[in-house]
Amino acid sequence: MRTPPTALALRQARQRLLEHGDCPSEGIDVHVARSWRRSLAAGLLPGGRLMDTEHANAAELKRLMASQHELLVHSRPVMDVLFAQVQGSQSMVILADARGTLMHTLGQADFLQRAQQVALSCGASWHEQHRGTNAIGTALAEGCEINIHGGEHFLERNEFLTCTAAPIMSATGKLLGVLDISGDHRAGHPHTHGLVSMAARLIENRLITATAAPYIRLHLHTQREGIGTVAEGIVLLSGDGWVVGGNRAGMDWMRLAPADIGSAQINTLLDVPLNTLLAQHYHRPTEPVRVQRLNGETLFVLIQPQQGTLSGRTPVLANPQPQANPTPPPTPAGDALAQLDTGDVRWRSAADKARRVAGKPIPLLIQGESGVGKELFARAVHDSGPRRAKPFVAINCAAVPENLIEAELFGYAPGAFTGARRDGSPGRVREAQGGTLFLDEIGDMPLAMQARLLRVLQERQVSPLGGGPSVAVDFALICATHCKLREAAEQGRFRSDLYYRINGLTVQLPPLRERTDFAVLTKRLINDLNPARQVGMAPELLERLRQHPWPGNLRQYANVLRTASAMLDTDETCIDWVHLPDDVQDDLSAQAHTNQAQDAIKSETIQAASSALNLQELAHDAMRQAIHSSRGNMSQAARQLGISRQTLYRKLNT
Ligand SMILES: Nc1ncnc2c1ncn2[C@@H]1O[C@H](COP(=O)(O)OP(=O)(O)OP(=O)(O)O)[C@@H](O)[C@H]1O
Repeated sequence: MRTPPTALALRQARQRLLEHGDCPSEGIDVHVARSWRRSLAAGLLPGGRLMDTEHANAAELKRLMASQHELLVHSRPVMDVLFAQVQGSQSMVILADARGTLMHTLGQADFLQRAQQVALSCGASWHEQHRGTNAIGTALAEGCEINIHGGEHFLERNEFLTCTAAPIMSATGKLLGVLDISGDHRAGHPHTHGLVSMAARLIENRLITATAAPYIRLHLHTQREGIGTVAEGIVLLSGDGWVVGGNRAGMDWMRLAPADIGSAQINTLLDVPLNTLLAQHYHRPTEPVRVQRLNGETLFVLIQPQQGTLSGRTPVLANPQPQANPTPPPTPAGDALAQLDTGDVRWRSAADKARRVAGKPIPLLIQGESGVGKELFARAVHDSGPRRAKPFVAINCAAVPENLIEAELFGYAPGAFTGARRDGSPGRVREAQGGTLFLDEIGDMPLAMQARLLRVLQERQVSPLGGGPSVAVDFALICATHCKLREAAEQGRFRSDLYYRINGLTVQLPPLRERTDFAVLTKRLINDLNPARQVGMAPELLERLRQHPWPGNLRQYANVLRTASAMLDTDETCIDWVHLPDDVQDDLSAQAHTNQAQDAIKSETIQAASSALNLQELAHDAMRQAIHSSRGNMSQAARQLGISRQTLYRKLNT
C-alpha cells in the first residue's frame, strides 16, 4: 500500500490548488490530483455544505434496486464474506451503482452512525460531482481500483475516512458499479486493497457465469490449478466461435481489448480449434486442455458448452482445421429454403425456381454480389432435396491456388507430385458422391481446369492426376459467381460450352440494399444471434441501416449485428446506435450527409423544373394575349412579342 502524504501536506496542496489553480506534482497521487481538479470544476469547496438532492428518496431507491437486481443478487453473498473479514475494524462494506448511488451497505452499528452523518447510507450519491474526491466516485471516474485516505478526500467532512474501491465490470467491459470498504482512517489495513479487488472480481465472475447460458464459456489460466479460482480468466464465445465477452483476466490472457468483441474468432487465437475443445469436453468434461496462443504462450482451458446443446450434439473432430468463416449447421430436413425466406420478392422467386430443379439432373447457377448468401442458398437447396442425407461439398475456386486446383478437385494417385500425400487423394468431386458439389466463384476457374471439369460433367467419371482407373461419380451440381458469366463467356474469358453445361437454371440473388424485407431479415438475424433472449432494434436505427448501401451485403450486415449483440449488456434488449462498431457509426453518419446532399440537389432540381414549367406557362399566356389582341394575325402577334413568326409557331407547340 502506498504511504499518503501527511494531513498537513495534503491540506497545503489543496489550498494551493484553490488559490493558484495548480497542484504540486510531488507526493500527491495523480488520480487524486486529477480528482481534486474535477471536484473544484464541479463547484465544490473543501468546507462546503451538502445538498439534500443528492439522496434518492425511498421510491427512487426501490426503482434503482429493481433495475440493478442482477448486480445486487450476485454481490450480496460476496459482500457478506467480505464483511466477515473486516468485522470489528470500524469499517463498512458498500456497493454503489455506476452513477455512484449507494445500494447496499453492511457495517457495525457504531461506525454506521458516524457514516450516516456524512451520508454513507443507501440512496446517497457518492459521485465526485456531489462528494468531491472519494474512493467510490473516483474509482468510477478513473475506471480503476483506488484507495482514498484521510486528507485526500476533497471535502474536509470526509477526512476521517479511509476508503478503498474497485470497479465491477460487465463481460463487455462496461462499468456496472463499485465495491468499497470504508472505515476510520486510523484503522486502515494494507490488506484491504487486495480484499476489495478480489471480491470485485468474484462478483464479476459470478455475473458472467450466471448470464452465459447462451454462450460457450472458456475458463482459462496459465496454470492448470488456477482454473476455478477467483483469478481464472473467462471468455465467452458464440456457438460459431466469435468472442462475445469475458472477464478482465480472460481478455488479458487472450490479448483482447473490448473493441475486439464480436470481431475476434477463437480459431484464430488458439492452436486448438473450437471443435476439438468441444470434443475433448465431451470425452473428459472436467479435464483442462493445454493450448497455445498463436504467439506460443501456454494456457490451460476448460470449456463449458452452451447450456442444453452438448447432450444433443456430438462435436465433430473430423475437421481440425481452423475455420476462417464458420457456417451454420444444415437444417436436418424439410424445406430449408423456406426457413431462409424472410419475404423479399426476388429472393422468393429465386427460391421457388430452385425448388423445382432440386433433385432433378439440372445444374443450378446462382449469381449475386459477394456476401448476398449464395452459399447459404446452395446449402438450403441441397438440404431441401432428396440428396440431403449425402455430403454437400463446397469448393471456392478462387481460393485454391491454380496449380493445386486439379489435384484438389479430381484427386491424385500416390506420389503423383512433390508434396503429395503418400496414399494419394480421392479429390473433392468424389467426396461429393451421392450429394451436391458446390463450386463457388466458378468464374475464377482457370481455363485449362474448365476443360477438365467439362469432361467430368459430360462423362460423369473422374480420373485422378498421375494415373489410375477412372471412377464413376454421381452428384448434383450447383455453381455460384459474383460476375456476369454470360458476358465472360461472350468475351472468351469463360468457356461457352461449360457455361451452357452448368447453366441449367440461373437464379439471381438480390443485393441487401435492394431487398424489400429488411426489417424482417434484421429481426431474423438478431434472433439467430441471440437465441436465449428477445432482442430488438431501435426504429430510427433500423431505418438508417436500411438506407445504407452495404457493399459487403449480408456477410457485412450479419457481422455488424453480431458485434452489436455482443455489446448489449445483460439487462439491455434493444440494439441502438451506441452498440454499433465505431467504423459503422462513421459510415452511417457519412451516408446520412450524402443522403441530405442528394435530397437537397433533388429538391433544387424539382424547384428548377417547376419554375421552368411556370416560365413556359407565362410565355404561353403572353403569346395567347398577343394573338388575341392582334385578332389572330400571327405576323402582328409575333412583332408584338419581338420574335419571328416561325419562332411563335414553334413556341406554341412546346
Ligand atoms: N439469410 C441469412 N441468414 C443469416 N445469415 C446470412 C444469410 N445470408 C447470408 N448470411 C451471412 O452472410 C455470410 C455470407 O453468406 P454466403 O457465404 O452464403 O455468401 P456468398 O454470396 O456465397 O459470398 P461470396 O460471394 O463471398 O462467396 C454467411 O456467413 C452468413 O453469416
